[in-house]
Amino acid sequence: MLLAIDCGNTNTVFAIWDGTEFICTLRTSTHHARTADAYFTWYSTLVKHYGIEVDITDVIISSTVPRVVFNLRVFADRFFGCRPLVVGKPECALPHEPKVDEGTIVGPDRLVNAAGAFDRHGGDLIVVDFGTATTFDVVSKDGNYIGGVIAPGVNLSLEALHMAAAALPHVDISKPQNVIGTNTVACMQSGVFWGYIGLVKEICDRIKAEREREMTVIGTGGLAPLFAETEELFDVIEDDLTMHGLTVIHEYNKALG
Ligand SMILES: Nc1ncnc2c1ncn2[C@@H]1O[C@H](COP(=O)(O)OP(=O)(O)O)[C@@H](O)[C@H]1O
Ligand SMILES: CC(C)(COP(=O)(O)O)[C@@H](O)C(=O)NCCC(=O)O
Ligand SMILES: [K+]
Repeated sequence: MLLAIDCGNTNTVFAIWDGTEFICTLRTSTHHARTADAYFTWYSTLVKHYGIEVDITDVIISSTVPRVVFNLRVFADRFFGCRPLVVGKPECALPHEPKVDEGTIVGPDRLVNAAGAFDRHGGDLIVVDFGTATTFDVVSKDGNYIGGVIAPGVNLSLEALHMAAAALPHVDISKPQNVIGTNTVACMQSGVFWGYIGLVKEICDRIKAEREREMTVIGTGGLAPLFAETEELFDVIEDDLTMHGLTVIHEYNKALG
């Protein structure tokens, strides 16, 4: 079985792939100081709690936080006796090489999204991923990641208002009924919610215009459904896209031998 690990700037997700489906998905917050032993304590407690039979033989890691990779490598080696594949490292081949400016280190999560999305949908794609940052990953007809857009994440935007302005409270995102807020919280939610609807629409339209073609827009990350409720921003929403991409890259490397 494959243990796929997607480590974002906010959350780290472990998913166990039995070759056909994900039998278990576990989520914890990302901390660079978490040790291999601490990962295992958390992981084994939950696996036991769910009562699943697990036999991990392979581990693949995508991490937007370079400092956590060391402890995750030790975790894989110590508890599963395997050398993990780490996306973005030379030993991890990609089905399609990114076509970006020389010296650019593309976030591994974006390369993984591109691989997962191309496997499912073929080319000419825009993947919109709502994480700590909101990223737009553009995938060419041939499957190459060719660039994209990085915008401040939804929660980050709300948090920035709270941090910078003494009178603005901590607010969670939700869809406001109206655009005109009649209290502080509603005003903040309106700014971020409707601002984001506009941001996603405008960026996707401009990407399509720049590429001079129609493209399939895929929404992923926990907040994609919230934004899709109101407007048809996405052709499809797939919450397991990053995990699927990890299985695709793992398979590709296995086939290479
Ligand atoms: N379903 C959801 N509803 C509300 N907030 C969410 C949901 N999923 C994720 N978030 C929030 O979105 C932000 C990014 O989460 P996540 O996708 O885990 O980011 P990353 O991959 O960068 O770690 C976090 O602040 C998280 O709390
Ligand atoms: C843009 C990101 C911060 C998004 O990370 P996330 O929101 O998933 O934690 C990450 O992909 C990253 O650090 N990228 C490096 C720069 C680049 O992709 O061009
Ligand atoms: K992400």
